[in-house]
Amino acid sequence: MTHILAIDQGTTSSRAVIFDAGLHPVAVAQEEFPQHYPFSGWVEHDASDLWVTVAGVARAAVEKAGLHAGDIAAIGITNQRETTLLWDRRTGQPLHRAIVWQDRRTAGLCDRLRAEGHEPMIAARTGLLLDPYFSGSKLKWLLDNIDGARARARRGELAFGTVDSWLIWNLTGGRVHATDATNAARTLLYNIAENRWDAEICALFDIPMPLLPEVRDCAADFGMARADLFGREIPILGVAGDQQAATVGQACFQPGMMKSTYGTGCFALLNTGEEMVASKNRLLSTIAYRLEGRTTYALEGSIFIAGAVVQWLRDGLGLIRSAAETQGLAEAADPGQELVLVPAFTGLGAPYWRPDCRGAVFGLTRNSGPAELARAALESVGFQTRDLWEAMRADWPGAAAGVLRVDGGMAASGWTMQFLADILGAPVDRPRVTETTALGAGYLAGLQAGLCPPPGDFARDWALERRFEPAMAEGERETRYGRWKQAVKATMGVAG
Ligand SMILES: Nc1ncnc2c1ncn2[C@@H]1O[C@H](COP(=O)(O)OP(=O)(O)O)[C@@H](O)[C@H]1O
Ligand SMILES: O=P(O)(O)OC[C@H](O)CO
Repeated sequence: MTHILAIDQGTTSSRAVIFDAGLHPVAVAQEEFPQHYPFSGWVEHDASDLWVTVAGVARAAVEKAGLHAGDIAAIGITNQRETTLLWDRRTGQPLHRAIVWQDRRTAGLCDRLRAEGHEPMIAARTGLLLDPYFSGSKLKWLLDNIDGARARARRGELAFGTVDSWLIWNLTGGRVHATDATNAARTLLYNIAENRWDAEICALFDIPMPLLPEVRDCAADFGMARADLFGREIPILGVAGDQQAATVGQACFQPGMMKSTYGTGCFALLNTGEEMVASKNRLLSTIAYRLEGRTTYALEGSIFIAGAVVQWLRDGLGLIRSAAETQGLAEAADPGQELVLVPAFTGLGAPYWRPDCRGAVFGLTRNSGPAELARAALESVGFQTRDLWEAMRADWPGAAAGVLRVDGGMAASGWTMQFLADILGAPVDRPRVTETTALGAGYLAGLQAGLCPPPGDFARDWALERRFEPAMAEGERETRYGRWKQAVKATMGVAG
């Protein structure tokens, strides 16, 4: 048994990657699935789509690698976080579509609880804020809106889970209802300081505790995947939310190390070691990973729109046919124009947390065209990261000496990564393996299986593909960042 199967269930697609024992990827399979937008601000996934695409890509990846189930030592799972599912324990049937992390339907409920003064208590225990992003208010919505669900939940007939739990349940044929500490940490119901579900917060949301999964370490025994799926049972030995898995895959094991993943959104995590740092700048405190019962914490900045701004140029405006074309456009843009694009398409995440904001472009002239707009779009990703970088350095002195490790689809854009280094005034490191999310999940499973070395040795194998050094003059950097801050302020002003 020489290989590991890593499952990466993301927001727009499910992927499976087979790694060999040296953690080199040998086969990949990927499948997209439909997004459902029943009302403005609502985003749902069909629970069965999540499971069926995962089962499909997992089998396809094993086949592509020319392997059999007998060659797979372990399965690792990583997933889009916060997305909320509720199902019947007896039949395994979901009671509703999954409510996706981007869904804003519970904004009013969060506002009410904030006005009632509950946020400081919730932030101190969960590390999170009262925002519709997290699972707690989504689960309350399901229990409030599905006939009889709360009574059934009290009787222990129903199960709640984030996507990892849903996949574990299905992989094990309903034998295991579990999650890992990093996914639990995104629910708004889990006390990350004491590592337990929080009865008082559950009561506040009127969430019956028999619904909740058992919380395990990231490298642990999550049960056996059914024999009929792969031809023989395979143990599930690693689980982590996708941003935490990327933190592991980037080998950010030392306090002060930071990674930023540029996919649809951007999620930056700074390892703060065994210290749970309470942010004074509206970042999140979260669990980076829990190994052998020991929790490592992180500060997290979550930005909702990063690569999605490039998708908008392509699908919304029709300015480009492929994401890679933005590079040529940005290079050709008129240096004399100073467009600033605030991509608050679904509100602003960290550190502003303004679900009511919408996007804006500043500085348009008669000569502004696709090239200037594309450059502003790419730059918006750098500016938003600088906001997080500033907040992290203000929150925690250990963050001061930073290098940023980057990954995700948009890290392929050399222009964007150079601008990022310029606007941060710090080096940006892009690793050779950019499949860091799957790599992290694969490593956790391999660690538990005894195939992979301890974190220190794994970290030594992390290899740099390219370092982007800052080349912008200090004065220009600060002038440009100042204009961004003004643009964000004006955008928030328009919203309210
Ligand atoms: N060369 C590129 N330049 C700019 N953006 C890119 C480039 N390649 C991919 N992207 C962006 O990266 C995103 C895809 O990254 P990925 O990590 O697959 O995202 P996710 O996991 O969120 O679906 C897309 O939003 C795409 O627009
Ligand atoms: O599926 P992704 O890569 O867009 O990641 C989603 C995040 O986990 C949401 O918190």
